[in-house]
Amino acid sequence: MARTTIALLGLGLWGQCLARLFRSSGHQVQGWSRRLGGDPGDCLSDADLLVSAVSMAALTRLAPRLSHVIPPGLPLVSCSKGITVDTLLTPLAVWRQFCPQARGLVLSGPNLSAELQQGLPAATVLSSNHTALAMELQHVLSSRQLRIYCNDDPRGTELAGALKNTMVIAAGVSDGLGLGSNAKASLLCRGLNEMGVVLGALGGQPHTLYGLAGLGDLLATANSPLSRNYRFGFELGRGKTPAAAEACCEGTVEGIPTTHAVVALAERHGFSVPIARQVLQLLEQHTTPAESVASLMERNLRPETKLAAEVGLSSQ
Ligand SMILES: NC(=O)C1=CN([C@@H]2O[C@H](COP(=O)(O)OP(=O)(O)OC[C@H]3O[C@@H](n4cnc5c(N)ncnc54)[C@H](O)[C@@H]3O)[C@@H](O)[C@H]2O)C=CC1
Ligand SMILES: O=C(CO)COP(=O)(O)O
Repeated sequence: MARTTIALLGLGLWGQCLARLFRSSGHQVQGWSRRLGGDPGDCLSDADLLVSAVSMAALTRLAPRLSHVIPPGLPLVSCSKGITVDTLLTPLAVWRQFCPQARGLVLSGPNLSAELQQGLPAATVLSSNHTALAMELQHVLSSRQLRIYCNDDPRGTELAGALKNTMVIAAGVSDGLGLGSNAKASLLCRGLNEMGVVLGALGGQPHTLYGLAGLGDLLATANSPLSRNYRFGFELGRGKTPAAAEACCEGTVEGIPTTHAVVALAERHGFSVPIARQVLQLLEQHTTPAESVASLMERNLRPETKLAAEVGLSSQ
């Protein structure tokens, strides 16, 4: 395997986990984090590859600082999961805005860092329009612990990873309320459908929804207290305020800003996101978890297959 020098931005839970995985595969990692300080551009010297594992809030501050220091053609693997609240952009779109000279890729999938840090195995997706580059890096970065698949739908892959966080908050609320397995399965199924409406409307490929970055990540995080989005939702369901629920989670809860962004996108484009709207109502304390459940249950009845058609799937 080629030994690669990797510049890694962000040394939170995910960044530290990736650093360990890359180092244990024999790669050299040059990390930067806000806590370490210094110039983020310094870690780029001699780097073959840039990996960004910062939160969305950090990304919007960091990308402009690197606009003139990233060399043309440098592969940039974005690992953040979210949508910016003010500009409604996915992480790769932010990178493209400030650093269009980089060749962008997305890494996303069911990758709870706490499990990977215990040495447990997982799979993930490396997605890019630069398909030859993605296939090359698939071989460079895959290991016995992290099996990497490729696809050519970075837009859908990013949207899937961002949108699932809102649904995972909702799943946590359902469990916090003690609504049982039927309710949770119904919620996740309709949530997957809602993710598909947004993903399809914003240019993602429908089948990406059912891959590792969509259904895969939803299954992992909606059923695990290791997920901060799940834990946040669970505490909301138990009756905590959003601030108190967030305080129970170590690190970033990306689903909070992303839910605001999803509802703003829905308003801009006119698509239906009933679950995201209820999560937003909870975040803004305009409703209680029990009232949110009632609102979802009392919506107008409709055929299931109509929604499949909306996301561009054939209703065979
Ligand atoms: N932890 C996990 O299991 C996974 C997380 N992700 C995604 O990776 C991203 C980072 O997640 P975590 O590392 O878990 O979050 P974290 O909260 O543990 O770390 C966030 C990182 O961003 C940095 N940061 C925050 N604000 C900053 C600012 N204003 N300027 C510069 N740096 C700043 C922090 O110092 C830290 O390095 C998120 O988008 C998350 O959705 C993706 C896959 C797995
Ligand atoms: O996306 C993740 C794992 O795939 C991490 O989930 P949380 O951000 O909810 O902890």
